[in-house]
Amino acid sequence: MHSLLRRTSISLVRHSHFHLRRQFKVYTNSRNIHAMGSAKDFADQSDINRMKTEADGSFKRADASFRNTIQKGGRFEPEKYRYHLYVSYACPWATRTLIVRKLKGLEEIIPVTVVSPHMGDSGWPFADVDAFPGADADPVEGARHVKDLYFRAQSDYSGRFTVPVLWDKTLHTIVNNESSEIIRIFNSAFDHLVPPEKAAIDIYPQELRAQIDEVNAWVYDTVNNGVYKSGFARTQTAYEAAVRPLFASLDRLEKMLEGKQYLIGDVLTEADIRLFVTIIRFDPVYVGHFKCNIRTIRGGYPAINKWMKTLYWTHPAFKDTTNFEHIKTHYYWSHPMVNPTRVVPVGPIPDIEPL
Ligand SMILES: N[C@@H](CCC(=O)N[C@@H](CS)C(=O)NCC(=O)O)C(=O)O
Repeated sequence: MHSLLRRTSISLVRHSHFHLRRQFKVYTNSRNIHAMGSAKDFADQSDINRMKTEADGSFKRADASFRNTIQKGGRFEPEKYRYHLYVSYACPWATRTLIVRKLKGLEEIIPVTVVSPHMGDSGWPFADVDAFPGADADPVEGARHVKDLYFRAQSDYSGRFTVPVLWDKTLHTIVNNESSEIIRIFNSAFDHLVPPEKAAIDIYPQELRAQIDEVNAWVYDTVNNGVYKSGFARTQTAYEAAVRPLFASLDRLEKMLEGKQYLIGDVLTEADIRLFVTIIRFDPVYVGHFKCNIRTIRGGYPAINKWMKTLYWTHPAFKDTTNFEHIKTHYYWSHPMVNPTRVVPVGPIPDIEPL
């Protein structure tokens, strides 16, 4: 049944869910989703708790699979309403794309759909499967989980079912699922379709590119991904090999931000955006859940804290795309290998301090 299913359309995928529901007893309520067995399941691909670590217990992030761009004359033309963005508010990588979408005035041109933060054994569910406040049903393809989109795009897809997903409604496929590339697409591909003041915003200016690339490289490895490497480590050695460089990089960032409003030059660049999405989650989640507790941001890094608070409280693109309810619920609920009780801590109070 499954090889047929994987070769056919999303309607069959939906039908098969229905089928599985009757045949194998699928329990669904707003907080808990459990499929009790299936003929062939994709849980090795969709269930983060079944994800394998390396032989030494360290976590290695797999590369994204769909890496197309949007450009005039290409397969994916920059057109109004042709593209759709799927995100989780919980996910730092997806939130990068939400921030840039808002900064560049693309909200009308590229609508967005938000998944539920409860990433379970079938991966990210939409609101018709798990009606969490702020989550949406999929209005485009009628997918019930993000994995349905991946199989719609490529019936033999064998990677992970990650967000963000930039979807093409014309060709019914994924344009790109790598946030660092999606934000560069958003930075320039639609400039002829937005007001001039939005087109003028450039988060990757030519003259700062070398510096931005240099900072992005170590911030990605030790900070953005460093928190995951700490939290998903299965051995003491692998954990310490991640958490110590993470805090060495925070010390370095603290020095870079002393007396400065932005990381590079005196303008907002993608380096700020890429760092912000990790720092805003740090005290509420990474300190506790991922054991990144050598220091907190609010207690140990005054310059980083001020930079974060200024971005959050003065730029709607940062505040309006931050949802602490989704962030905290997602991490503490979705990784029972890290937090088996799924209890979500109450603090810190407040999630972010006033300016
Ligand atoms: N390289 C990707 C990473 C995206 C990613 O790992 N997203 C996570 C959520 S924060 C996800 O969807 N994980 C689901 C899974 O691995 O099953 C990007 O930056 O876009």
